[in-house]
Amino acid sequence: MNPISDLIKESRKIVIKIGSNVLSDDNGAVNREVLHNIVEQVNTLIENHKQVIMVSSGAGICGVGAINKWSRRGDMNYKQALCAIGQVELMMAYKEYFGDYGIHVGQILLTREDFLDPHRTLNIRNALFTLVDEGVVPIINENDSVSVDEIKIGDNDTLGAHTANLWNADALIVLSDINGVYDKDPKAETDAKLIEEVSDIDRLLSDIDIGEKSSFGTGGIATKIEAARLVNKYGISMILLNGKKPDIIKKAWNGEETGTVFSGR
Ligand SMILES: Nc1ncnc2c1ncn2[C@@H]1O[C@H](COP(=O)(O)OP(=O)(O)O)[C@@H](O)[C@H]1O
Ligand SMILES: N[C@@H](CCC(=O)OP(=O)(O)O)C(=O)O
Repeated sequence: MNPISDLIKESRKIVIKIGSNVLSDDNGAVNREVLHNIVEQVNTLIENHKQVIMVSSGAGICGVGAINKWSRRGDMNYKQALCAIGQVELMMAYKEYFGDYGIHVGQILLTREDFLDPHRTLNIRNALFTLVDEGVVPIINENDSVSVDEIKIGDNDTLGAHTANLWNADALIVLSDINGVYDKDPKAETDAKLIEEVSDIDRLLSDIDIGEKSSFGTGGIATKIEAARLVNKYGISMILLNGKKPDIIKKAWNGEETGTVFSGR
């Protein structure tokens, strides 16, 4: 028995959230090799009669890579401007690679307020269901140019969880630059051990040490664990995998690679 492989096999509706570090290279540009490989895997999922919604980070860092300036300007207005630029870079890459498989993509940008308002929530659901029913892959990000401070979701792990709950997904797959949750930060401690299955999140939090987030990441491992809590509450399981490893979803599906699964059942 392999819980990650079994979960992917059984899941028809899958939300895939991709972190900034996965999607960008060291210079902040779109990591085309990685993105191309992820799109190819999503196409394989679709060919196997699964439906996929993507939640993609990376607008901010890809904005830095695109114009090669302002990267040190921490002011919110500059961050917003970089996200506006980088979002276009990302969507162009998604459109190109999905286009190779004859698949259209649709961009949806959301804020926290959208999930608090029942009318907006219904509108999001209707748009998402229609896109998926028509064979289009929705690509969601936070609407970074309008969502500052009080209306900010803050991190795309939470956005991925809200999306999975709203769509009533069977699984949320989070692709980060790490193999899964460890008992301590694996980038700082060489003897850190991977935790493959989590059924009690409070116990996990009392057992592990949480270190720094990665250079371009927003929430770190803590927001991934909280995203798991959010979806588990609705009976949805979450899988954390290393999105930088080629064919990671296909390999996890075949039982050749592992990660951390937070069981929602
Ligand atoms: N106990 C831990 N287990 C796994 N990762 C951890 C842990 N503590 C800290 N981290 C760090 O969290 C980072 C992932 O979060 P983040 O930088 O926000 O990534 P992303 O851009 O994919 O959202 C990893 O690169 C890792 O170094
Ligand atoms: N909306 C932001 C992403 C914020 C975010 O949560 O990033 P990450 O921690 O890498 O998932 C952007 O596209 O840059």
